[in-house]
Amino acid sequence: MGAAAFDGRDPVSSPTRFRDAYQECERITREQARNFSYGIRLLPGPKRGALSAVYAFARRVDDVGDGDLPREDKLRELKNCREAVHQASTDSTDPVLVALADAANRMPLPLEAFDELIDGCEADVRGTSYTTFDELLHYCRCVAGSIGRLSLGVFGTDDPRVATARADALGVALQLTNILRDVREDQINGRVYLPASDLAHFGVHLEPGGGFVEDSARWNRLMRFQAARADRWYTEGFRLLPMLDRRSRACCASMAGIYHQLLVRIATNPNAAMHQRTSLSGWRKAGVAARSLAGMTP
Ligand SMILES: CC(C)=CCC/C(C)=C/CC/C(C)=C/COP(=O)(O)OP(=O)(O)O
Repeated sequence: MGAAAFDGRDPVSSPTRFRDAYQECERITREQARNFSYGIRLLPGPKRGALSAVYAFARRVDDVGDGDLPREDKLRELKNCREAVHQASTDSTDPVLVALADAANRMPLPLEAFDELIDGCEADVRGTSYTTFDELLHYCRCVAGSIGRLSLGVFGTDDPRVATARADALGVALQLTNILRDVREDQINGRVYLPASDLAHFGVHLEPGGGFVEDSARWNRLMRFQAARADRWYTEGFRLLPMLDRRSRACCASMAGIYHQLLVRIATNPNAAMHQRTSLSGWRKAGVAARSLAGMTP
């Protein structure tokens, strides 16, 4: 399949099978990527299709980890996902794999990064907890740095060594934000991601499956510390933006900008994170996307 055969904007020159496969990935992204779809839709057709394929496969892996299956079944499903991506081919009957394989034929997608995503999901299924920030960092690089590096394969860069490190850092920033946003929901589901050493340092007891943290002064100090640390990862990750072409920069700035606003909200009112999931309105997310398209940095 030559590079000119598919153009996401041009149904006439795109073989129907490929067009349908990308359309399915874009549908999944539209329906499920509550925050990232605002950025992904700013990309031109072929890149939008490719990043949607990355999103759709990552969503599938994540859904196995977060789903209701018994532990052994989840591990088996994750193994299947691993094999599926290793064998991804445009001859597949699975539209997400067709789109992923086609995108990888056209762009330097490091598909092996999905192995790291799956490693991270397996750690979740096994109930791994983290004693130090370095351990948590390794997890964040697996589940989100990997997506940053895959996204960079879609965006393109002239300096892969520097850009890869920055894309990885941006993924870490987003994942740290995600952990702070979902702290209560994860706790209810028996998962505590915050490093035990930080919890001990701030005198906070966060038991898997346990109740609300009562001492809001200590909680607030812990959360502000975590938010400041995440913010430093954004500072490093945002250095990727000037390395990207205009539309990729807008996409990346929008994806990261929306999550950065979540972080600002969490840091402003850490107590709320114990009671409800912090979110932004559709208008606010669209505003971040519009500013990103206009070339403004988050
Ligand atoms: C270079 C670059 C683009 C870096 C960023 C990489 C990236 C998008 C990482 C995703 C990490 C993350 C918090 C996923 C949650 O997805 P979700 O669909 O569960 O999110 P939601 O719960 O907010 O909807």
